[in-house]
Amino acid sequence: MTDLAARLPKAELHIHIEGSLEPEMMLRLAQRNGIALKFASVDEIRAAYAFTKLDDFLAVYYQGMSVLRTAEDFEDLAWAYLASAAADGVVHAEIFFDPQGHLPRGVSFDTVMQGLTAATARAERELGITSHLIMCFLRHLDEADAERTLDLALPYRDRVIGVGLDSSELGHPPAKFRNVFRRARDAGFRLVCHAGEEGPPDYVWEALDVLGVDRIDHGNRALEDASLVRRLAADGMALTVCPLSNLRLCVVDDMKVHPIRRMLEAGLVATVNSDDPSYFGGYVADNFRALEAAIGLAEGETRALVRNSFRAAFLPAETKARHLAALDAAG
Ligand code: HPA
Ligand SMILES: [Zn+2]
Repeated sequence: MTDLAARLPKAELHIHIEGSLEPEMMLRLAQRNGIALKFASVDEIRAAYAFTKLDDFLAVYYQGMSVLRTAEDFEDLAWAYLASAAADGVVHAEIFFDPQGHLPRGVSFDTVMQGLTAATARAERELGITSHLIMCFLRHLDEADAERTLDLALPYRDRVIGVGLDSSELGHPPAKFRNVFRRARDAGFRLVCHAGEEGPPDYVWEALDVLGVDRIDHGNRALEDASLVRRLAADGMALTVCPLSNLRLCVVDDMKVHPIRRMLEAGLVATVNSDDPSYFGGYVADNFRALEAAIGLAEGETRALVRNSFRAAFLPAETKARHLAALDAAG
């Protein structure tokens, strides 16, 4: 086994930092912060990871993140993710965080930013991995809540490259957030949106035409609409696809029928990402390995997916060119 998936330099573009909280760290931070968790052991935590849909996962995900209180907690969390990512060959990560999962617990925006930026700066110095932060709005909350969160982020514009939309998709279409996304764009943020994970192709159309996003997160259900697929291909619109997440949340029934190859064949700029690696059974190289095992992903396909990760990254053209040259040179 050559483990091409871990060896090739790559970008990861869809990772929720709160979803990288491993059970061991969850217990350690609960103890450090004097927080009572309903789980007493790593095994009990892992036993709760049996999901049949997105909302099952989100309930556990919001419970898990309740242990994150201090800047040090966020730094430890992000450092652990970046160390794993670097070991998987990730040289650039675009990391989501969910401030609305922390603000109601009395954790300030500044606390989150201090912790995350301490880790990203250290990872760049010590591991040579660069990163950007993308703040996501929770779509089960209303637009006014997202507007207040955007206000909090404005002073950190230099440290947050974009905004996204995550949490419970069905019943919360992208258009619900049209005003806050317009204001975010005007403030200079890049825009991304989870769409077509559980939601219908219409939500992907809205993300494109109402929000004007730069990337679609997931996008699996776009394949149900041939004209949407043509539009995504014509625009070179990247999809940040998350195979193990799709399997665990029953977006696909079996990895053997994962649509990643169909996406590539349709000319889509598909990428492979981990989403919530602690909850879904693996980091980015594990996602590539799962595809290799299930659908026999070929070396050329792996390279195309990795190449797409740099094409789709929010990086300057010269930096992308440097990463792509290093990828081509990597055996
Ligand atoms: O996969 C996801 N989908 C929607 N919201 C999320 N929040 C964390 N992970 C996810
Ligand atoms: Zn996600």
